[in-house]
Amino acid sequence: MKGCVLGLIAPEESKTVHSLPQGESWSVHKFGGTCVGTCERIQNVADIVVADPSQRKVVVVSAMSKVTDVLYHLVEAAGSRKESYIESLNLLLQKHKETARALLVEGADLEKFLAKLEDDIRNLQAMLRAIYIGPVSGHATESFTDFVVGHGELWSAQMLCAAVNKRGLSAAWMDAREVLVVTPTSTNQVDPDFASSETRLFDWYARNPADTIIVTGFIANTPDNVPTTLKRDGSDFSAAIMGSLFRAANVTIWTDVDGVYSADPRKVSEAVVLSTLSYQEAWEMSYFGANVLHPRTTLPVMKYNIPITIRNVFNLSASGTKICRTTYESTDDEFRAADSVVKGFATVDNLALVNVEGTGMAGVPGTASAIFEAVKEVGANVVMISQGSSEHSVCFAVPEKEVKAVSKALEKKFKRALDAGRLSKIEIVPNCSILAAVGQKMASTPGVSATLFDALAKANINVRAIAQGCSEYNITVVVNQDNSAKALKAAHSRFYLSRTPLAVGIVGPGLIGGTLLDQLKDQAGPLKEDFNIDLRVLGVIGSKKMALSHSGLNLSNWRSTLKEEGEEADLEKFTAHLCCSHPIPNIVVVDCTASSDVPNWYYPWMRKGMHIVTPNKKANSGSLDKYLRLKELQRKSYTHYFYEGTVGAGLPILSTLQGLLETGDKIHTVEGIFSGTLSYIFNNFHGQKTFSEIVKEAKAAGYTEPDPRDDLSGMDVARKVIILARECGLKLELDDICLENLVPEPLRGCENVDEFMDKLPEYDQAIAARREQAEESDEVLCYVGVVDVLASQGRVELRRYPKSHAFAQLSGSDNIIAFTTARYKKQPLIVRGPGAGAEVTAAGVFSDILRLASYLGAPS
Ligand SMILES: NC(=O)C1=CN([C@@H]2O[C@H](COP(=O)(O)OP(=O)(O)OC[C@H]3O[C@@H](n4cnc5c(N)ncnc54)[C@H](OP(=O)(O)O)[C@@H]3O)[C@@H](O)[C@H]2O)C=CC1
Ligand SMILES: N[C@@H](CC=O)C(=O)O
Ligand code: NA
Repeated sequence: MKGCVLGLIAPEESKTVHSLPQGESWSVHKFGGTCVGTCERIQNVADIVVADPSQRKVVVVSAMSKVTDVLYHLVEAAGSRKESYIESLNLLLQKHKETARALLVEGADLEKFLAKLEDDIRNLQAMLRAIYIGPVSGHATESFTDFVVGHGELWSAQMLCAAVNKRGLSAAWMDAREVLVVTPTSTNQVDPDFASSETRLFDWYARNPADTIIVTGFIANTPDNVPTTLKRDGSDFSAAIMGSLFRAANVTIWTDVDGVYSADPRKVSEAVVLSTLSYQEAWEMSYFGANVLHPRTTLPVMKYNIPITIRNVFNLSASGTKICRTTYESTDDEFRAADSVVKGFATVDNLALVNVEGTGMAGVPGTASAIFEAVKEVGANVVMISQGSSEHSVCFAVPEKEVKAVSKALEKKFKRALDAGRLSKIEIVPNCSILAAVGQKMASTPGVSATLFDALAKANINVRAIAQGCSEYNITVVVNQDNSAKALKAAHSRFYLSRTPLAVGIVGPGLIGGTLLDQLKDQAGPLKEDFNIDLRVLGVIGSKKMALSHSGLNLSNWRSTLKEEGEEADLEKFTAHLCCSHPIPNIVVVDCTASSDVPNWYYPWMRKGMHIVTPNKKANSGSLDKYLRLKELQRKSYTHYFYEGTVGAGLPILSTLQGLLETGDKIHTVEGIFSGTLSYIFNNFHGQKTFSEIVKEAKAAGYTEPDPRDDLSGMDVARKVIILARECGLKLELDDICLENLVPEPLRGCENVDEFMDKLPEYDQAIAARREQAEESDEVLCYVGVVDVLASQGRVELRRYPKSHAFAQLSGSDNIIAFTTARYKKQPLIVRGPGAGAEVTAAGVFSDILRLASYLGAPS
């Protein structure tokens, strides 16, 4: 600093060299306060400066972290006659002394800096003392404050300059007040005076012709040479102005993050660093709180198309985010395609919507102006506006804390219109958030808003209001604040990562549920990597215990976690956990029980927007009334309900039937062998083994229901017949199905499965006799189910078929299902294959989960 006249820092007398060196261009770097917060960090910065291969460099530096705040504070303290300013000044002296000594160790540069530092501190002390004892407290003028607070940059620039010189790179430091001329505006901002600044820069350079220049950020002079600052984000602005004055090839803003993220990484863990942003996109993102430059910071460099790169000083391997002229005009298709349509998503919380409605508004010029005049009068900031072209309502968002005043002002202003009924209401919708999608390429890409709204709808999020300007850089939707995090996550995952996260809750980790969990464990990685589906099991609940996790259970040891660390099973707590304890937008509950009680939970789950997948037949084969209510609720709640596993296990029976119906075919009959257990039994009942022995085998193979009497009674087949019949539109109850019960009468009341299995051999003879009778006619026994759609009937019976019949050709647990339809009349459509067993059933359930993921937007 040349001369320490309070408030006046005059440039040196003008000399006559008036340009910068031509040829090699300059690169500009800016390091913020945290980057130079300690001696080690200043060393690191010096290393980065030296390592930059550019021939000429300008390095703009902020004050060491917190120093500017302390300087503001001590001016305020002195002005309020608090002696603490002396202590604060002393601490600053010590901090900079210690840093300089650690940085420079010894030598002339160190001595020179320390002498200058002590001189500055003495000067400041004298000036602050004058304020302290002044006749009027709070006496410090704005220019005095600006003069004092600029010292942080003066000291850090000198220290960095000495550190760079120490590394053998010759550098000069610049007090930006000698060069930068800015004019304060009425809105507490400043406008750079580029012409005067350029003249002063040429003069300065004539006196300091260095290839590396360390410049103080944040501070400048007014045209009258009064010290001032560049206000908020001042050092970034300094760097951009320097970039423009030096006609730099690039400006790098060094900070402590890897770049600009596609969403706040604290809210969206999968957020990615964007490699490029256009200047306009950067403006939009910065408004929504992303860690981007303030819009005015980009203006000086935009003029010369100078790119700004945001990089992490602590992670040099990250290449950062480059903010530059739009790439979308590029003719290179690949380059255009590589850029994401939506660059980023952000939410702004704590807003309220104001809705002014009434028939008297339509076609009346000045209504909108009167509304916003009232809002302006109470100093509220309008965050978004939306008005339908019918002009019957104007809706806008303001910060929640300002809405009361806005509503009062509007009611006052429009009292007459309200009394006369020209306005019907001024409605306040509290607890709102804005979700904004930002991306310049949205303008030329059809379907962006459709995809955004689809993602929100699939996450069961209601949109309250919408705004999109015709520049299309930004689509803004207003949602309930409780859905803010979920909306951000849903939108981000749909567009950005194309990764569909799905929170999974498993009810009933028995044979099927347990096998499913094991399959999920093996497949979760490939699904994530290859198909972008991120399945996280956040809860497993059995009849006694449950295990919950916020981020996903470790599926390698879920059994021991449940056994050793599981808490008492509580479906209410399980539901609350799945629904609300994480930000994953889509939730599926997989009911792998055989329980009739668990399906009662399907209603509250659907109401909460949770999807359901199940192999449990109880819900769809229970009372018709409950079934119809469930189906209606499912449609109304926009949830998905998949139950392919309920008929034919993993075989595509229901999806085939649905496909036939949806394409307009008319079903005549669906008949076949629907029981894996009964199929296995009769496929192996040739006389060598007894009936009870084969039942035992079927149970051990995992084909039977938890209670094999459900199979032998024909009830399991009857349930499947009912499920298929209802799918075909028949309004049948389970009682409408006649069935032949193969459970010997005396065993129907056995207390438990073990007792039943123990006593079953006593009845082997009776069924063996039936088999022998069939055998005598060269026939076999088959337990079949029939849905006769034309007759509106369902039947379940043990029939005899010739050995040549297709039903007599089965093996293992095969099911065979024949669809006779208007189109498949001569030859039925047949689906055949294993219709029971843990692996195939779990795989069928798994495939329903993936179908859900695909409906929710996962790539198919
Ligand atoms: N086996 C197969 O081939 C096929 C089976 N299915 C269906 O799959 C379902 C599961 O069969 P499977 O795995 O063999 O049966 P399991 O008996 O092996 O497993 C049932 C599970 O449900 C749990 N459970 C029972 N009641 C409740 C409750 N109220 N709340 C929470 N959990 C409960 C049990 O917990 P706990 O152990 O703690 O009591 C157990 O973990 C059945 O609906 C069946 O019809 C469908 C197609 C084929
Ligand atoms: N127990 C059932 C299993 C499938 O639903 C059967 O045997 O088919
Ligand atoms: Na199936």
